[in-house]
Amino acid sequence: MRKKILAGNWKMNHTGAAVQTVLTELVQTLPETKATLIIAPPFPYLAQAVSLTAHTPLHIAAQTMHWEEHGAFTGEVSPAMLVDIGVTHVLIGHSERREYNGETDRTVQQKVAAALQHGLTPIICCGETAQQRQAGRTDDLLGTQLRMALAKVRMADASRVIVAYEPIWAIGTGQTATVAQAQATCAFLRRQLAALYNSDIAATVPILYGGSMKADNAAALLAAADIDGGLIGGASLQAASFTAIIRAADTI
Ligand SMILES: O=C(CO)COP(=O)(O)O
Repeated sequence: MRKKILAGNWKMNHTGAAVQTVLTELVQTLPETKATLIIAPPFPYLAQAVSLTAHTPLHIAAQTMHWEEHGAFTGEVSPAMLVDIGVTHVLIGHSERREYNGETDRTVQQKVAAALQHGLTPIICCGETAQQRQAGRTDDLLGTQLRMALAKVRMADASRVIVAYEPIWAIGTGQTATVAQAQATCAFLRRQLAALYNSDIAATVPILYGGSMKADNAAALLAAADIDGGLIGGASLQAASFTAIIRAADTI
């Protein structure tokens, strides 16, 4: 069985004092777990988060990055900078970045390649809107998002990525996808990985579900055959709600 991965995306939440409090509490109350644990705080607190979680099972992720090594890109952060401060993972192509910051399948492609080149693990986000799902376009759209994201990733590197399926209509809405919907779409993504590479790689790459995952729905979602973990927004902001999901994952 693939190891479970629980990743908390803090988005634009918490300032320094809260980062300190929540991560300290998380470290102190972390249950014994087989899952891989990741937290993605906002940029200004990444170094603080790396230091607070040193020698613990928690990995620190950035919420985005630029694909270039350095240069005239005001406001951007490069993969080399993230590696330099001890960040190990990076979210790429979150739907909020696509909607508000002009990210496209093309920039996602460049970022995924750059992350791998620098030894960062990309968490490639994909997802559809409610209208796209109603129009029956989900598989078509996600197939394109995944194919574009991986277009520059060679077979030898493909097993180093993490994929996250986040239906846009389920993010921050409390309207979680049903287990059947989430499982069917994650299984579709795995079949796409098999078509793009091979069945061994498809069986290795973790596929996470994200969108209103909470302690009370996590176990059912995480028990599905093709859901290997969660990308968690709101419920990752406090130590107690995140550890409750970790405990739920370990009941499977
Ligand atoms: O977008 C998400 C994580 O990246 C999901 O957010 P919520 O868990 O708050 O719905």
